[in-house]
Amino acid sequence: MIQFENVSVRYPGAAEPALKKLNISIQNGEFVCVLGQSGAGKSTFIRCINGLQPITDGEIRWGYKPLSSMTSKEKLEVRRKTGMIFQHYNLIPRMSVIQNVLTGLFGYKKSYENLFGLFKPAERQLAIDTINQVELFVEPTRRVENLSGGQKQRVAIARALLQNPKVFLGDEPVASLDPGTADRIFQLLKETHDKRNLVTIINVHDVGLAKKFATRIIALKNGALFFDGVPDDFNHEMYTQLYNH
Ligand SMILES: Nc1ncnc2c1ncn2[C@@H]1O[C@H](COP(=O)(O)OP(=O)(O)OP(=O)(O)O)[C@@H](O)[C@H]1O
Repeated sequence: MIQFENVSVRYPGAAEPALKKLNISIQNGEFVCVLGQSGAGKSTFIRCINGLQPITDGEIRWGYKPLSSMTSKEKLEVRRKTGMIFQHYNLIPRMSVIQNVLTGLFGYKKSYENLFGLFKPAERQLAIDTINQVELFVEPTRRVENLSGGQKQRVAIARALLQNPKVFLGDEPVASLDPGTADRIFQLLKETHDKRNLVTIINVHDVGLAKKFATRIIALKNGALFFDGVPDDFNHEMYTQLYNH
């Protein structure tokens, strides 16, 4: 479904490319965890997938269609189909849980509706249902700034789900959470993945989480593909080589 063909990314002025000639094909239903040291290119990889980060060489295809030859309407559709979550949640702190979740619908609305925060009762109900689905048991009118990290990430997941995504991307979504909360968030992501039949691609530092939840591990080292396979094949030797221990 998503294909990287010889994809390289070089940031302006950088001596080395951040991604080097990646050839990767990701199919429907895969739950992929991306591993690698800090600076290995994991974030860049995730952000390329929906065109958030332009590539300098190669091609990324959705289906058979290269991102580079898509019209702006098709690119918008790719963004809509991609739900994203981040390490620092990227919520609007002074707004409530439900207001934050409803921003997931912005890609589907006219700009004046976004500006005036116009949402139909059915959309509000959908937001409430989604808040329940992510098991966030707080008042929807509560401001998000007072929530715990795990609760904030649940708001961010609900917001991403309101887009009705086909692809779910996570850029270190549990890096700021304690191990127990991180595990529960991964559990939620896996359940959501299975229920909604998503493609899920998540960067993670914790190899244990990747091995527990992923159907496939992709590891990057200095921007190049170092490992691509099933979690059982990512053994101790791979681990030491990847992290230079
Ligand atoms: N906007 C940018 N401009 C210039 N260089 C960048 C930019 N973003 C990342 N880089 C560089 O590209 C390389 C890959 O960075 P990237 O953030 O993709 O790695 P990462 O594996 O996600 O690291 P981390 O785990 O620390 O987030 C690094 O050398 C980084 O310094």
